[in-house]
This record gives sequence, C-alpha cells and structure tokens, in this order.
Amino acid sequence: MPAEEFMAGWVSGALGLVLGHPFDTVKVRLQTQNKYQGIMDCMVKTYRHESLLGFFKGMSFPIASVAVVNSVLFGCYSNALLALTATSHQERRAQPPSYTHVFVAGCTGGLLQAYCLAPFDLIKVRLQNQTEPRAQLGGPPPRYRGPVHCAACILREEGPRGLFRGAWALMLRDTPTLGIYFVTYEWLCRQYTPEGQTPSSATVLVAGGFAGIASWVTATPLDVVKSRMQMAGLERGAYQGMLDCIVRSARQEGLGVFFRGLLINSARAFPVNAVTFLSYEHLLLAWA
Ligand SMILES: C[N+](C)(C)CCCC[C@H](N)C(=O)O
Repeated sequence: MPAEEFMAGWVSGALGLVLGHPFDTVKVRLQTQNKYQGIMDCMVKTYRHESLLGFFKGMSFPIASVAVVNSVLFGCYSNALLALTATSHQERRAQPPSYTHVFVAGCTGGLLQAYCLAPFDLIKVRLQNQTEPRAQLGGPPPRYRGPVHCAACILREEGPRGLFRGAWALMLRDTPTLGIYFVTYEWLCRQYTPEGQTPSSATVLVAGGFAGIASWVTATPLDVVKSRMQMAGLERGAYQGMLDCIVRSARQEGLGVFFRGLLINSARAFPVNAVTFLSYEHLLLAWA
C-alpha cells in the first residue's frame, strides 16, 4: 500500500488548513448564529471583541486531526484508484483513469474520511462558536476551556454517541462532494496539460482551487444542516434528526438558509485547496 500518499495528504492538508481557518470561523458563526449581518459584520465584530486570536479559535485540534483526516482522504482515494485501475500515481499520467473511476474513488475517500472527521469537526464547531473574549476579567468563562475539555464535557453530558452528533449529515455532505472534488481537479488538469505530461504548478494551483470551490458549493446545504445539528446537542431536544433540522430551518428562515456561508466557503476553498493539491503533487514527485 503506497504510504507516501498518506504522508503527502497529511502535510498538504496542514498547510491548507492554517491558511483557511479564519474564513472557516467566520463561516461557522454565520451559519449557526443569527447576530451577524454578513461576512464583513462578522469579521469586524469578531476582531473588536476577540482580536485576531478570535479567528483562530478551535484551530489546534484540526491541525492535529488533519493528519488523520486528509491522509485518509488522499490515501484512500489513491489506493481506491489503484484497486480500480491497477495504476499507481506515477503511471496515471500516461494512462489516465476514467472519470467514473475518479468519482467512485473520490466518494470512497470522502466516506472514510467523514467517519474520522466527525468528532474533530464537532469539537471545532463548538469551540468556534464560543464568542467570549479570551481573557475577560469578571466576565462569564467560556463553556469549553479547550479541545480536550470540550471532548470530555461532550462525553460526560452527551455520552460517546454525542461525539458523533451530525455525523450522518457530514457523511452525506462529503461522500458525493469529494467525488466531485477529484473529478473537477482531474478534468481541469487534463484540459491544460498536453497528453502524457505532468501538469504544471500553475495548472495544479488553479485546478485545485476550482476543485475546492466546486466541492464546497455543492456541499454547502448539507454543511449548514451538519453545523446546526452539531450545535443542537447543547439545547435539549433542539432537533429530532436531520429531516427535522432541514424542515424547521427552512420554515423559520426560508430556503436561503441552506446557502449560508456559500460565499465565504468558496473564498476559503480556493487558496486552501490550491495549496493542498500543489503540495500533495510536489511531495509525491519528490518521493517518487
Ligand atoms: C467535501 N467538502 C467540500 C465538504 C470538503 C472538501 C475538503 C477539502 C479541504 N480539506 C477543505 O477543507 O477545503
């Protein structure tokens, strides 16, 4: 089993993550709290109340977990393609796999990474939604002191299953959209690369960026549902399940609610995924 693919997935994921985290915090807040007028308003308020640090809340944990999550995504994708087409990463330039195979392998990677991602993502979302300034004397302390404390609280208050709150929505969000992710990437690379050659760095950056956007645009409706279900554990009996969350959100806030965070998701997706794919391809070439 080519282990390089897992290693490359890890490093490239970490680079992308740091770049994108501030956008991600704004997105999560817009999706789950109704006190912001829009992207700018949320950015200004976060900065005023919490300083720049506010944008990096909940990041330490994803940095640790991206090792697992992105390496599972890229490692499983690449190994699924190997199983489907019997070609290794290097051979694939000369014998490109069909888009159906790319899609199926992408979905496989997506499904498996969602399972690993679920608890980490839940903790990230809970921490990002704490809007208390870090050191406010006399003010109420935030509910969670950090990722480990947050995990311990969820375990105590909601049980082990609590850690997987929103996991179904996450799986439904990621399985098809990561298929779309790799298909878009492959398609754009092939458009701008002469046959049989390795795509240039510029091509990889652009293809990776648009793959990220395509994947996030299609993922946004379920991303909203997922984030809301993850927060719901806090208020007792908030949602009965995914359908209930969809119906009640739509009734109370209109269909537009499912597109919340679309713009910021896309703005984040381009640089994050451009860097992710560029470092992934470079690492694999360097190790070949
Ligand atoms: C499938 N979905 C669009 C939800 C995620 C795509 C993941 C790509 C990358 N890790 C990122 O954070 O942008």
